[in-house]
Amino acid sequence: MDNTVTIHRDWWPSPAKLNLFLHILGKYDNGYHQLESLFQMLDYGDRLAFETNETGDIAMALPMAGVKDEDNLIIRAAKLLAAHSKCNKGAKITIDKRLPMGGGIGGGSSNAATTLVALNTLWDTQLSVDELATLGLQLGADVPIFVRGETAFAGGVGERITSAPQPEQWFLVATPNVHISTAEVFSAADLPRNTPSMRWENYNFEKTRNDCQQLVANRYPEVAKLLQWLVHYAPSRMTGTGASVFAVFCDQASANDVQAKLPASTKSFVAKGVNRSPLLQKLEEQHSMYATSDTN
Ligand SMILES: C[C@](O)(CO)[C@H](O)COP(=O)(O)OP(=O)(O)OC[C@H]1O[C@@H](n2ccc(N)nc2=O)[C@H](O)[C@@H]1O
Ligand SMILES: Nc1ncnc2c1ncn2[C@@H]1O[C@H](COP(=O)(O)OP(=O)(O)OP(=O)(O)O)[C@@H](O)[C@H]1O
Repeated sequence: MDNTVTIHRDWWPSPAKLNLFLHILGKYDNGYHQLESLFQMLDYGDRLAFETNETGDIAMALPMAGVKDEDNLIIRAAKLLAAHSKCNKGAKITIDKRLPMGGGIGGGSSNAATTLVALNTLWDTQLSVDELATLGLQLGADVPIFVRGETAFAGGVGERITSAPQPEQWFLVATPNVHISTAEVFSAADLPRNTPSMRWENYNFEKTRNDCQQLVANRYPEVAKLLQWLVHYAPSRMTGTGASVFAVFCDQASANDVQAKLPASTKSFVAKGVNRSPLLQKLEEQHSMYATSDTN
């Protein structure tokens, strides 16, 4: 057996997203919902590092608190890529987890996408972005958007993606201390499911909403309280199915000022909205590195 281990010392970013709006248009026969949403990529998130091997072993370097390896979207993504591309290589994966779990900011989906994109490079499996996005959809509705890495409008269950660059804005993202299950929100009888389809070009924050917000605010007073507080300072909304909420600012200093006023017990971060995710930027750096070494 080949016991070669290759340590890649660099970190691969696994950024967060916000749903600047989230409209529910209906429900498909398979139980999933037809959505329209503007996914804003952020310059803040988790980081992953990969130590590849020739034995085929795939595992976390340290188990992630509260998530068994076999359920971890990182491990599931690595195994899916290995199986799909008939690759015999493995990886020991380290995560620097900064995003709250179940926060509506895409933590697990983004981790899965970063794993697919990074290992596709490190294992040299050479799948196209389209193939990686299709594979990712098996792991979660939000994985394709993170694979593509652009701020974008999404339709369908989230997989019909159109790049939609937005003006640069800053966001204060705050997460109340409650865990909200996405499946629970989508199975609620009183969830609105009849928002008309919208033309992307007509997007305007004030004229859109998050169709899950009212229901979540009713069930989780902590979310309602935080939104009521934030909205005094800036336009604010819930992201995904919660629990995180965000406020929009023109500059970093204004976002920092409001963050400083939050109770110390409320988890929060300030991030810049970006049109190309840090993962995409990392991938471009890698490719230009290979291109440079090819010509040397
Ligand atoms: C609502 C969003 O947070 C918006 O970003 C996402 O689309 C949810 O994406 P996700 O967490 O990756 O979702 P998945 O893991 O695929 O699905 C979790 C659960 O949410 C429900 N679900 C999710 C996405 C969708 N378009 N319709 C749904 O009904 C399904 O009941 C599913 O069992
Ligand atoms: N690598 C991972 N990171 C975070 N959660 C994971 C991971 N793998 C599996 N999970 C599971 O997924 C659940 C949802 O976590 P996640 O952080 O993805 O939610 P989210 O931010 O609400 O995502 P989304 O916005 O896509 O709905 C967690 O409670 C956890 O059990």
